[in-house]
Amino acid sequence: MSAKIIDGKAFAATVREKVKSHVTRIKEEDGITPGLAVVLVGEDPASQVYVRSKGKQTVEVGMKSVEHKLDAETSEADLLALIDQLNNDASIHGILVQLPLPKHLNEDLVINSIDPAKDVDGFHISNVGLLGTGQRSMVPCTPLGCLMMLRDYHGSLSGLNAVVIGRSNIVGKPMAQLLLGDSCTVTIAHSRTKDLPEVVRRADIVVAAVGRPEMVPGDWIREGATVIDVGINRIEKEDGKTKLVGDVDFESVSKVAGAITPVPGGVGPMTIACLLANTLTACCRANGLMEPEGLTA
Ligand SMILES: Nc1nc(=O)c2c([nH]1)NC[C@@H]1CN(c3ccc(C(=O)N[C@@H](CCC(=O)O)C(=O)O)cc3)C=[N+]21
Repeated sequence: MSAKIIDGKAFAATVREKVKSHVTRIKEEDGITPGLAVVLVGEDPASQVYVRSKGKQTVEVGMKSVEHKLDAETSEADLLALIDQLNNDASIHGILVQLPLPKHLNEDLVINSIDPAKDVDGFHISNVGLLGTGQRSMVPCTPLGCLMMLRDYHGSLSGLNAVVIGRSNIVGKPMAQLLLGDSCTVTIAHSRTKDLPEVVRRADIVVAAVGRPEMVPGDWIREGATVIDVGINRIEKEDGKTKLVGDVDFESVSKVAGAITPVPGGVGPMTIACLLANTLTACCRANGLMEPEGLTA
């Protein structure tokens, strides 16, 4: 058997189209343009590429895009002052502070200083608590993108066994909450999990989010399972060039899985599309407008 490839790149394009048509409408009917501010501290080249493509896609869907690039030595006070300014700027509906931050900055403190209503990453403790209790919140972009693909492929997720490998605040934990919200039986596995292969073999849905290149082999996967690969790892090939691989060994896993997301072209593009969706959602909520359908959890 050969797995169906879930085309995240194509799916992300449909999400962006939905966002764009909704943005066009609220600009016309309500005279409001959603605005996203991205804050980047330091010069990490990979982050810069990522920030640039976010800015480009933000403009393509008709939203306002603002980038703040601060140097690596920026003080916590200066960063907090910028966030305060963005919190109070009515033309900005979403604020994203690119992580990781340089070590001298307290990440939790910085994230929790963002207005929760503008926290399009969904990392603020208020949003984490709202999601955990099933209340309306901003939902982290990567898990939201994974959920959209899973719902699209399965229809209902109710009663399915889901195993999330990885327990990060950014992906693993919120992913587990979303799957639970859709009535999956959820296991969160991690580096200390006993008999990880056995645990993963029970899964109808596997979400791999550990950040270790190709660590999940095909013989861990139950025949016909759906595999969502969140990993984006740049590795060196034999010829010295680099390539992107996921946390899943695509070659062996795609022989047994029922469906699988590729890397690149799977979860990554969905993450950015969901950032745009979250910015639109935040803008609608801030202005008492109807929220777009199918773009939230
Ligand atoms: N506050 C915060 N929020 C984030 O969401 C966040 C962050 N910080 N820090 C960095 C990571 C990384 N990230 C990616 C999103 C999409 C792709 C993506 O679209 N990747 C393409 C490949 C791009 C390539 O070729 O390099 C793909 O998977 O097809 C990659 C990386 C979001 N992050």
